[in-house]
Amino acid sequence: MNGLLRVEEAQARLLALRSPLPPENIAFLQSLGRYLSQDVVAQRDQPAAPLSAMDGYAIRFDDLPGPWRIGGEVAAGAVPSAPLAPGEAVRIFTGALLPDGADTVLIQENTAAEGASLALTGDAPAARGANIRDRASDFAASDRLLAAGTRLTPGAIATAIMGGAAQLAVGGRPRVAVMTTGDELVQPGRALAPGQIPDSNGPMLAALLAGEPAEVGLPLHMRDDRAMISSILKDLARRHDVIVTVGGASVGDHDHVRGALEDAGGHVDFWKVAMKPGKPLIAGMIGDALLLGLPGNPSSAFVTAILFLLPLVRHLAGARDPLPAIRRAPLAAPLAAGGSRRDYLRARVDDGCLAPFGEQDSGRTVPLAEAKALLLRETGAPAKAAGDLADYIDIA
Ligand SMILES: Nc1nc2c(c(=O)[nH]1)N[C@H]1C(S)=C(S)[C@@H](COP(=O)(O)OP(=O)(O)OC[C@H]3O[C@@H](n4cnc5c(N)ncnc54)[C@H](O)[C@@H]3O)O[C@H]1N2
Ligand code: MOO
Repeated sequence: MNGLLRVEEAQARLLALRSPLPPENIAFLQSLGRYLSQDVVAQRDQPAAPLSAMDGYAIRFDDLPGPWRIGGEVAAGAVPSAPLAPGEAVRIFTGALLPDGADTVLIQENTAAEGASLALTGDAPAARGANIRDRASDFAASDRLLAAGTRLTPGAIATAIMGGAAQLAVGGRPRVAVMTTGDELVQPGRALAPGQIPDSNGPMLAALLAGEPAEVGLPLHMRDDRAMISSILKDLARRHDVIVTVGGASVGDHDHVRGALEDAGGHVDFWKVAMKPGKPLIAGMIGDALLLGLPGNPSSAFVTAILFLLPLVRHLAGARDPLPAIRRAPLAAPLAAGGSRRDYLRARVDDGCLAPFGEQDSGRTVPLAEAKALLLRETGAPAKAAGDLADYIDIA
């Protein structure tokens, strides 16, 4: 197909260029966003014994509707001193161990205590076991709680800790250098001479990477000078796992990234992918470092970062599923037929329906601020009607 690599093939080739980084053990408070390098297996039952789920009184269900004689108290962290006798209620609190013989908890709002006597004043519990968390009802020892390659979310961290882990084994954090190229680029906020524009792609890529388990340097900027780019690539390759360049990826006389990579002793693995935007994407190696050369147009840089840069970083960091998830939703309006490359149309999501912007020029930045989805349109796809389902990537 027109000599361009399919997106899936390009993604597979890119990830195959380097294996994930070696794992390391880290403390829980450093683990957010990292990828587990081993399954987390429960070392204990949770709860380890039946617990009260409410503040109230532990009783025998068969003693309903009461009244009861109050015989002592169990707080969370304490061990009941004796089994529950028939006709007896024990004051109990949320998270406290149930005394032997108790099988139901009355919530205190439904009771009245007077001295050592307890009466039911509200609704009786519907069934034996009410307001009790059974042993191992959360998980049992040897359950697999989290699979290797899972991204550690706050909830996953809590689960690993409750399972008895003391620390976590996770994939390493790739060191990433971001380099923009172009004589026209000026640092954000600086005065512009005729022909110049602010360098928005560097900070945009740094922001995209900010949520990833990566060590990302401040974006560097290089002029369109092949020798200079080559020399900096050589230097960056010694200290980084990934070098991501942006701009200078196409065929113009001032597009130097491929040439500079080769001058620096590296090689191009592939160049040009059947996608729009993003066609002139470059992937290669220099020493042990991967080079990903993103096209300079703002939308092209953004879309290729979502489809290639983030998956690459996640792969190196040990992710099981590093590629963006493809979802499906109805179209808000008709969609014209596809062309010779797969489109990733910047789109809004209105009431759950995909609404691609009419203007898809890859040089525009405003749609990047407004887009919530990248709508996929296959090469040569027939036109679709409003309401037809379409694939998309969530970028909200
Ligand atoms: N004759 C052809 N010309 C072009 C082709 C082609 O196949 N034949 N491909 C076009 C496509 S598609 C793309 S995408 C662009 C990509 O080109 P480059 O990667 O070489 O990017 P530049 O030329 O350096 O820049 C393109 C555009 O983006 C602006 N830019 C670049 N860097 C930044 C930045 N850091 N922040 C903000 N804006 C940036 C730059 O000023 C240009 O306007 O090539 C087409 N041409
Ligand atoms: O492949 Mo380019 O990114 O369409 O402008």
